[in-house]
Amino acid sequence: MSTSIVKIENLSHRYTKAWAIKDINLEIKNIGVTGLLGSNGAGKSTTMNILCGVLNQTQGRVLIDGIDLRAFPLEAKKLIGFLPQNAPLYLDLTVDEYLRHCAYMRRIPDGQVKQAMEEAKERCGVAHFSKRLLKNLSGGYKQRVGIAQAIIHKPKMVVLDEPTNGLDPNQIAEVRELIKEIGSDRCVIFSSHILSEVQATCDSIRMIEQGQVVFNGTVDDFNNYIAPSSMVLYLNNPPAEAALLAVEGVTQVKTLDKHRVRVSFEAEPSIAEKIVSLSVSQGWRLQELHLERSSLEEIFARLSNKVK
Ligand SMILES: Nc1ncnc2c1ncn2[C@@H]1O[C@H](COP(=O)(O)OP(=O)(O)OP(=O)(O)O)[C@@H](O)[C@H]1O
Repeated sequence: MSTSIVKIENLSHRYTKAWAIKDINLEIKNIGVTGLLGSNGAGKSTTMNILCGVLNQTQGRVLIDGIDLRAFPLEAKKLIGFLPQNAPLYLDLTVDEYLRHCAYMRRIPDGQVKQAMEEAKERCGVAHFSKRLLKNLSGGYKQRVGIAQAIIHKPKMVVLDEPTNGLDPNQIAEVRELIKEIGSDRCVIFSSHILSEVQATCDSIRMIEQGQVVFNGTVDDFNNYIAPSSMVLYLNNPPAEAALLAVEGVTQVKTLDKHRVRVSFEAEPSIAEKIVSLSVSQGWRLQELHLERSSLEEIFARLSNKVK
């Protein structure tokens, strides 16, 4: 069995009296982008700070590629790249000066520093700003440099805490593309409370609420978390509402206009099939059947309420 890139076991943290996170278990086996979702104060930053060895947990264990982060911090941290919520940029340095400093901090051997810098700059699209002072870069490019420092030592796991916070829509789109790109050959974990962002960027989602994991699955699992319970039919020859109400499982029928009708139903996997076959046998002439899925916000709200 291969070792998981990240494994968090029974992780809990208490800052003062209250627990910020409680008994979190989480495992990431494959490369790709994982979104850590949660409302403000849910415990995302606390989890990420512990995951990167910036904060010592009160209880539990973090294993990076099988290495216990607390027991062997130097070995484990070689495998970790981190961009905290406020990027640790020295604004009076140029991009090159800053990345050289990061390479030194990451203990990259002298002979490999130049190549490591070039590769990180190239990958993050900042090579043409090598000599520019960080304070003269736009927010989006500052974030790119922040990501470049996180990957300069080629870590197996990169953690990005709300990397698109404070950027304009174009910059957000560019940084999301970059996150996907760097997730093509390593494990990237990034936090956000923007649902559409996580949906657009991630392969899988973990959601934390009030310090507990309330969801663990793929983006599709997340989108389908609440099974649809209504559909809109477009019928050229719609029947009386009573005929649809008579279908087993249908709980409510609402005529929307001359051709469209909304049908609410109880959890019933074959309901669409029944309506299609009735349409054929009764001559309702069904043109369209659209299952109404819950909005991401509804799913988020349902999961947020799941906390015991
Ligand atoms: N240094 C601290 N001292 C005391 N309590 C803290 C500290 N940092 C965070 N907390 C508390 O721990 C809980 C989790 O906070 P955390 O910052 O991990 O959440 P978050 O999900 O990252 O939120 P946000 O999206 O707002 O950054 C919150 O109740 C917060 O108030």
